[in-house]
Amino acid sequence: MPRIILSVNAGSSSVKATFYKLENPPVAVLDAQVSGITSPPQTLKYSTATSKKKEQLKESLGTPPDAFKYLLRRCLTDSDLAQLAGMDDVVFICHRIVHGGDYTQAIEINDETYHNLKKIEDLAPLHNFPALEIIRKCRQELPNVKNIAHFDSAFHHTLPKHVRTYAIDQEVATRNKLRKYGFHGISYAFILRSVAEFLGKPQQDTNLIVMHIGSGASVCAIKAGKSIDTSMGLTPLAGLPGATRSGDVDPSLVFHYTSEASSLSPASTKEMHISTAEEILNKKSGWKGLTGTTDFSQIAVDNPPTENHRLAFDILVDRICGFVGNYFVKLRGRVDALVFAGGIGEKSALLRQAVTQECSSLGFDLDAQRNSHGAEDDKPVTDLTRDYSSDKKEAKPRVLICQTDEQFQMAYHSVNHMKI
Ligand SMILES: Nc1ncnc2c1ncn2[C@@H]1O[C@H](COP(=O)(O)OP(=O)(O)O)[C@@H](O)[C@H]1O
Ligand SMILES: CC(=O)OP(=O)(O)O
Ligand SMILES: [Mg+2]
Repeated sequence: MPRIILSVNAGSSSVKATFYKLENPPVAVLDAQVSGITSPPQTLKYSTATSKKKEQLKESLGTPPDAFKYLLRRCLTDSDLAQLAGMDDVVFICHRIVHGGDYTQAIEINDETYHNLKKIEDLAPLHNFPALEIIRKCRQELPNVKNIAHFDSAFHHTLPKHVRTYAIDQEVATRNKLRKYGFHGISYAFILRSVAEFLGKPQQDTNLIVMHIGSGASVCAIKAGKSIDTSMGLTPLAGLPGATRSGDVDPSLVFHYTSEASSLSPASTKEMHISTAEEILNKKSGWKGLTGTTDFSQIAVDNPPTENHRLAFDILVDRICGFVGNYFVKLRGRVDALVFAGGIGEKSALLRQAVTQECSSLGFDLDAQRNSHGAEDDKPVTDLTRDYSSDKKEAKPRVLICQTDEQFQMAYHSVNHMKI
């Protein structure tokens, strides 16, 4: 039996688990995901080299740890996987942890590192709490398997000081670790590697503006292969609106929204402390607050069902373009490519078209046909730039889709950069 890596990605609306053969690069043998955790019906997608399944779940999985437990049970009873491997063959498990605090690279989980992560859990209670619960269960039930934590925030450890610092009392900022961290970094690392390879450039010579637009959405400016700015902040709430998140608002809005905003929310437990304001801005805003749905494919349509659906689309395009303009200036106009990624960025031709059109004064130029065709199967990068085959293509920044893969990036990083 081969040795196996399991990669777990607990996102805000989905849990994705992929089993890889421990090779370099790792080879996927089974991929399973539960999506719609925030907005039933929940669906299970399931693929191996020989089969693909998609089904609506009858039972409702309330939290990411429930979804993980369910996925594991389904995977281990899968006949395709059973032929390939069993849980005994799993050598280590990679976990996506959104907030890594001051950690600048992936770490192995032991009592000490687990405890350190628990201490900063309140900085991202909605993301880190379920991910750490999954780690706790894995350590308890699979004591012989190594757990490796990969951090979304680690990619952004290169943010310059003036970018990562908030204009507040620095004594309080330092004591409470209040600064911009940035997230979606595992995805940005995958995208940087894939796009640099596609462009035939070393990563350290590559400048990109990348949009990871999924249930949580962010933009990142990459200069010479390093993150120099990103739209999320202390927590994944800052920047762009998302499925249930407001994105940037005037911080004073919290004091005017409801009189209970600063008290602990009823969802708060002994382990997870969140205020009503955090809950409203993280879980009841964004597309859900505007339209009632968290499914952007119902919003990004030619004829939206309501004015608020149209408004939600226009708001997202407006906020994305604000960051693209900002980062274009920070990169001094030297941008190799504008990259769309994440569930929405990869699948919505309408969003790509609207953003590129609004930003056309910066030289981004989309081929309408390529755009409506979308991402090419089995290729991480698809070029959507107009005049793709003309001599002028070198002069223009490319417009690309990158089918990002956080589970693969974690497995790849572990195999190449960690002693395992
Ligand atoms: N064809 C589509 N057009 C627009 N949005 C889509 C489409 N297909 C999926 N989406 C949206 O992608 C989002 C999920 O993206 P994903 O990156 O997988 O999320 P996450 O990892 O944050 O759970 C959902 O809001 C979903 O509605
Ligand atoms: C950081 C973040 O928002 O992650 P996700 O989009 O998976 O919720
Ligand atoms: Mg995600």
